[in-house]
Amino acid sequence: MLSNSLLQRLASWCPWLLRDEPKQPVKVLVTGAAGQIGYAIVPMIARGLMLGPDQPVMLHMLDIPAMADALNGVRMELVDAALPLLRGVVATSDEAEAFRGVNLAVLIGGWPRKEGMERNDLIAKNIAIYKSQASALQQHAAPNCKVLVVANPANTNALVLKEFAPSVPAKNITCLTRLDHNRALGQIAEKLGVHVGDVRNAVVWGNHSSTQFPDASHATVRTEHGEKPVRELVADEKWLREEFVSIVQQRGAAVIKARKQSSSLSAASAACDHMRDWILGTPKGTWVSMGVYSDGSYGVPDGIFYSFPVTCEKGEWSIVQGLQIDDFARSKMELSANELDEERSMAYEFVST
Ligand SMILES: NC(=O)c1ccc[n+]([C@@H]2O[C@H](COP(=O)([O-])OP(=O)(O)OC[C@H]3O[C@@H](n4cnc5c(N)ncnc54)[C@H](O)[C@@H]3O)[C@@H](O)[C@H]2O)c1
Ligand SMILES: O=C(O)C[C@H](O)C(=O)O
Repeated sequence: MLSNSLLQRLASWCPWLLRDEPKQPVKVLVTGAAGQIGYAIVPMIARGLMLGPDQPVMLHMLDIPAMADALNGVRMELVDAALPLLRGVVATSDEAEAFRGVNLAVLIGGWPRKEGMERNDLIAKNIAIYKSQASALQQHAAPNCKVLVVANPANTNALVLKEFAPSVPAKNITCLTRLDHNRALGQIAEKLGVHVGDVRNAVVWGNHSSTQFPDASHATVRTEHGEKPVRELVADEKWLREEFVSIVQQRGAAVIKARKQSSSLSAASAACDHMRDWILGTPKGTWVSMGVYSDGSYGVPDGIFYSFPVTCEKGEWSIVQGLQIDDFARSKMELSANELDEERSMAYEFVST
C-alpha cells in the first residue's frame, strides 16, 4: 500500500497517473439541428454546459433532407471550433441513424410560430413529426434514453411521442417549460433589482402557452438577512397576479415581435439547464419547472404533460409536493389543464387521419 504522502507526491509529479478512468462519451441527439435553436445549442452541449466540463459527448444532429447542406455547415463549424469534449459528430437526415444508441435526445425539429400565431396553431404542422420520431426513439435509442421536447406545442408533442413510443417509460419523456421558469426568475430579479442567481423557486404551472400560470407565491430571494419571500419583498399583490403573469405568458410573443423570429439563445440555454438539472440534480432546496406526464398531483388530471415544480436526483425527477394552492392559483392551473385537454383532442384527430 502506498502511504498518503507518497500518493500526494506522485499526484503532483504525474497527475495523469492517479486520474479517474476517463468518462465514456454520452451520445446526445439534437433534432432540427440546422435551425436557430439547434445552431445555438450544439456548441453549448459540446462545451460542457449541459453535462458538465468533464463529460465528453458525441453529437448526433438530425434535420430534414432540404437542410442537409446547412447541417453539414454546422458540422464543419463544430470541427473548426476544436472543442476538446466533442468526440464525434453524426449529421444526418435519416431518423434511424440519428436516434441510434443515443442516451439523451433534445427534440427541437419542427416549425416555429410567426407573429400573431398561438403555439397550438402549430399542431397540424408539427404533431406528425413526433408520431414518426416516436418509432425511431423506441427502435433505435439506448435503453433509458431521456428525452426533452422543445418544439411547439411542446407539451402536446411530448404526449404524442409518449403515445407512439409505448415501450419508453413516461418518466423519460419531458417537455421544456424551463424557459418560462427562467423568464419568471428574470422578471422578479428586474422588479426587485436583485441578481437573478439569488432568486429561486418560482413555479410555472401548465402548458407552454399563453395559459401557463407563472406563480411567484413560493419564490424566495437570498439576501444578507437570509432567504426572504418574493411576495413580501415585492409587496404588490396586483403586480404579482397581473403584470408579472402576463409578461411571462406573453414573453415568447414579445420576442417574436422584436426579433421577427422566435427566441433561440434563451431557449437553447433553458434546454441545457433542463437537461443538466435532470441528469446532475437540482441544487439543495431549489426546485425548477419541467413539463412531465401528470400523475394527478395538485389535482391536475392525468393523461397530459403539465409543467410542475420538480426536484431531480440521480437522474430522476419528482414533483414537489405540499405547496399551498389558493383559489386564484387553482383557477389559473385549471385553465391551462383544460387547454391541454383540448390540444390532446386536436392532436389525436390529426394523428388518426
Ligand atoms: N418550448 C420552448 O420553450 C420553445 C422555445 C423556443 C422555440 N420553441 C420551438 O422550437 C422549435 C424550433 O424553433 P427554431 O427557432 O429552432 O426553428 P427553426 O425553423 O429555426 O428550426 C427548426 C428546424 O427543424 C427542422 N425540422 C423540421 N422538420 C423536421 C424533422 N421532421 N426532423 C428534424 N428536423 C426537422 C427544420 O428544417 C429547421 O432546421 C419551434 O417549434 C419553436 O416554436 C420552443
Ligand atoms: O413563443 C414561441 O412561439 C417560441 C417559444 O415557445 C418561446 O416561448 O419563446
